[in-house]
Amino acid sequence: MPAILEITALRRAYEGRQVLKDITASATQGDVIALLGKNGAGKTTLLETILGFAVPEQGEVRLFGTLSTEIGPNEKQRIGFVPQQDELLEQLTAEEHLKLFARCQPGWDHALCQRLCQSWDIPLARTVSKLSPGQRQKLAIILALSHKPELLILDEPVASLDPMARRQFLTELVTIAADQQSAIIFSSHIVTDMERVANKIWLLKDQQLVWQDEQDTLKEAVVRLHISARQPLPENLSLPHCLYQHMQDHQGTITLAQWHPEQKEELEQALQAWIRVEHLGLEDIFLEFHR
Ligand SMILES: Nc1ncnc2c1ncn2[C@@H]1O[C@H](COP(=O)(O)OP(=O)(O)OP(=O)(O)O)[C@@H](O)[C@H]1O
Repeated sequence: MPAILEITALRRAYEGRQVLKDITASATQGDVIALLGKNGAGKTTLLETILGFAVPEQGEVRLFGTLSTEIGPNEKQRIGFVPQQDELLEQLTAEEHLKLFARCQPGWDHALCQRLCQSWDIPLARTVSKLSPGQRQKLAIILALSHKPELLILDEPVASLDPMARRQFLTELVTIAADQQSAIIFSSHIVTDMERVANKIWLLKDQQLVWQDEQDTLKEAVVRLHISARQPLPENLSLPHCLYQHMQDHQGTITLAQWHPEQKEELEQALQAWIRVEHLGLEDIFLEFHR
């Protein structure tokens, strides 16, 4: 399958302070990628660099095969973007925005736009300056979705949405990715939302993508081991890919980032211990990576 997005050895810095390094990743049709990272990890920087808003210090980003800093109107029409801070024009009404975008985007899906406006109760005649933050966010999402982009990038798209609108929006994302075979990359701090819809996870930490793979694979790989031994356990077990460990007498807890089920028996024998393997939800995995 041809890559919609290819990032190679990307490096970004602000005023000499490195924010992203050695980022190599790609996105293809049907990918719904959740970009996770704590505040200031560089999510917005990565998304904006993908979109060609800045030239990387090193490496490159290609969108549909073209360097992101050189994309023209043809590629731009294939992309939808919801920025963290919307860029709506305060004096225009919601309806004027929709008409403006529909005129500029040949692939505009009037039926989809109308359906979303109705189900999200967008007050079409009201100027943007009089919309609530949630209504503005919904309008920005409708503007980014309605031309059915092949690549949809959303930076914190749901921060102001109520739970119902969030759920509807997430359902819409999954439908778009499946029906239109688009690639979607979105960042959010609502990890439970991401867990529900993302098939891939990009985990940004220490300027790098420390995880970029299927969500299911991540959940199989990251485990918390609860150890009960016959004799006191060593204070420190140097196990590879260990995210956390705490040993006290006969009991221990270890979180590993690259678990293989066959390790259980080996470890039980080595430690003369009984081990319970706990698989974690996405939020716990995120927290374990940041202990
Ligand atoms: N224009 C800028 N000039 C200098 N430093 C910047 C600039 N924009 C961002 N930074 C810094 O780069 C780092 C990454 O910022 P970025 O906004 O990409 O993080 P983020 O993961 O999106 O954060 P959040 O979750 O809070 O939105 C932060 O330390 C931030 O202070």
